[in-house]
Amino acid sequence: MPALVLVGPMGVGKSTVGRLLAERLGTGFRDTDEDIVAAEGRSIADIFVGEGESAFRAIEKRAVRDALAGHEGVLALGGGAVLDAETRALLAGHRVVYLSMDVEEAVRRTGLNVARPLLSVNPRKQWRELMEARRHLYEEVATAVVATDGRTPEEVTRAALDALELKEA
Ligand SMILES: Nc1ncnc2c1ncn2[C@@H]1O[C@H](COP(=O)(O)OP(=O)(O)OP(=O)(O)O)[C@@H](O)[C@H]1O
Ligand SMILES: O=C(O)C1=C[C@@H](O)[C@@H](O)[C@H](O)C1
Ligand SMILES: [Mg+2]
Repeated sequence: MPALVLVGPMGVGKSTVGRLLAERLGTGFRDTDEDIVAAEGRSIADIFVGEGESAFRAIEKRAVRDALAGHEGVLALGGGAVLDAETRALLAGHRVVYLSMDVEEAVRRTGLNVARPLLSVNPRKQWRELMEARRHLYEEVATAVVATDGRTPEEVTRAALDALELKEA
């Protein structure tokens, strides 16, 4: 089972902080978005455009299940993975860190990035709607919440280790 699982919205820093956490803990890092791209041989944006969001969610659900069962290190989930009730149930019993940020920070980090299909038009409004729908789901699965606003990736990493009372390797 993973040492810890990172959840949170697009661009909050799951991949960046996840890699740092893995280094500090002396373990590996895995990201379900990357697993999906590798397994499908195309980008997430291509899957969304070609087959739609629900097809992507079905692929994602299997990717998360496999990673929770097979990965021992730090695991980052895609930003929408918590939308699935079975995925949320699978997360019970894991150490789950919700990385959070406010809307202005979110737009700064993700607003202009066309590789994030859910935020490609009017990012501020789309961000608010996404967070209204998801905030409670992130909170539901989390065993710790770490705010990332105004913190460097190193500071977020330290805060996550402290919140979980984990020691560096
Ligand atoms: N604490 C931070 N402060 C400032 N910028 C950050 C911080 N953490 C990450 N970033 C930057 O924000 C962007 C998004 O980070 P990252 O790709 O790690 O997010 P993510 O949560 O993995 O996103 P996604 O869900 O799309 O995979 C990157 O450009 C990264 O360098
Ligand atoms: O928040 C979301 O719904 C998503 C987040 C990304 O990690 C990717 O999984 C994909 O772009 C969808
Ligand atoms: Mg990422």
